[in-house]
Amino acid sequence: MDSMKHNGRVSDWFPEYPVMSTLRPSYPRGPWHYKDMHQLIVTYESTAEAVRAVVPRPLQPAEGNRVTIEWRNMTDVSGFGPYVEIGHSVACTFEGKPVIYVFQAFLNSESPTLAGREILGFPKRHGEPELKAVREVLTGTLSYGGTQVALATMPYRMVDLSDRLAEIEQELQTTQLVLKLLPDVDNHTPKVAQLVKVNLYDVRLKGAWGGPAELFMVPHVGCPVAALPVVRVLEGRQHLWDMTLNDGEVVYDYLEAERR
Ligand SMILES: CC(=O)CC(=O)O
Repeated sequence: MDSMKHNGRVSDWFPEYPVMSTLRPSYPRGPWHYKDMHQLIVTYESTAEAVRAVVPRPLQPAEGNRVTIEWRNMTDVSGFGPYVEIGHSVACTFEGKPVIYVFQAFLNSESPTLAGREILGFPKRHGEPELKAVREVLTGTLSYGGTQVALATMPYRMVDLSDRLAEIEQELQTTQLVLKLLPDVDNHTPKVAQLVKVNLYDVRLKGAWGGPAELFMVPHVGCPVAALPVVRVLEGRQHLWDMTLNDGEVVYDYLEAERR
């Protein structure tokens, strides 16, 4: 084929790695600096059956079927601007060490959704998450096409955890893993199937608060947050923090393991 005759170097056309669409890339290159992220995290116990259904091998669910759903108000992010994101994760172990496996995420902005999916393999989808103080209650909601599917509430900055900032800052850096899955152009063969560790840099926790929390989720086929049902809520937390995202590391390659 004629088009195969050139030396095939993408860098002949693009000085930096190209991102689709090339005329106006859908996201800027990182690193992306996050300032004053306000986070609401609800940790709950789900059922063993529901947890097992979303955790891929070689990950193992940790004791207690612990699941977290978190709202992040990204108030000031270089390259992306402000947006809101929900991450839904299961506490697991990988090679005997504790990790957090993020199995779904919902965002209200295209650019970080595409960057997260294409580069790191974050399972990001479009949704309408919101996080705001409603009177004295920090209120996280998620709607999908206008239908509310999740509601999390906790008292706004009730129990000050300033004396535990160092410990919680460490906790925030627990290894986060995602499953990057991309099909080949034949729409059949897997092209990428990797467990990816998401690297967090320059983590700085500026405030942390605890307190009781409530969580309600509605079954919805398009937005299956209720697929991991709440058996009981364990903890509510609010964090104010900074961090930088840029890259990840492949910790397990399923296609390579198959070839061995
Ligand atoms: C690049 C990303 O993955 C951004 C995010 O986590 O919102």
